[in-house]
Amino acid sequence: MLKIVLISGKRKCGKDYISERLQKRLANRARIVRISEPIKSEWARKLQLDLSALLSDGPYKEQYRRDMIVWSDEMRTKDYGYFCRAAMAEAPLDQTPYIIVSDVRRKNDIKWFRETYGQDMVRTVRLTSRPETRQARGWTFTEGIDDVPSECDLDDYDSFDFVVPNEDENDQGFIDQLVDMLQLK
Ligand SMILES: Nc1ncnc2c1ncn2[C@@H]1O[C@H](COP(=O)(O)OP(=O)(O)OP(=O)(O)O)[C@@H](O)[C@H]1O
Repeated sequence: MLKIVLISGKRKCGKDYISERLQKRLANRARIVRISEPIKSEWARKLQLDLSALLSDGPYKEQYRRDMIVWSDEMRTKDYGYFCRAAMAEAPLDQTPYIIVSDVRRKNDIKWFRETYGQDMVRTVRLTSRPETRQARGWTFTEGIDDVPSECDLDDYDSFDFVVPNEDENDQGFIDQLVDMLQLK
């Protein structure tokens, strides 16, 4: 049965890392979807920016990031599923049985997926890492990034299906356990 795994976690908790390892383990049965992709591509198109520059860490990124957040918040106020829907439009459900959404940031993202696909199809995973671990991976607290809704909205969410600590180098057994736990068989 088709399953959609929603991965969330604070910055540098390993959302991309775990999503990619899961995807690799599931090979052509899984696909990674990022809600941030349509946000960035639509914003770039709107401003006729160079998308690759926007996605990289170059000067464009900081310059336009704040404006992009304001615009995307406005879009979400009008339609909270707007970017989730756009991201999923790129992942035809008949092509892969498992979808891993690697950057879930808001309660409304989870709400949209649950409403759209039903409780049975959706699994939510919250990755956690200690601040020291995140720092060792390159995180430093940054005002305007770490204290805004895109980073904090899920801090008080208490209905994750699974809360998974991601502290250390994890071996293949860890990923196999995740696959079992999520029943991605
Ligand atoms: N269990 C782990 N073992 C080894 N390295 C890890 C582990 N988890 C994450 N990392 C490394 O930590 C760094 C941050 O991880 P990643 O980019 O996946 O975090 P993220 O939650 O997606 O961050 P952001 O929200 O900033 O995009 C990466 O270099 C990644 O390879």
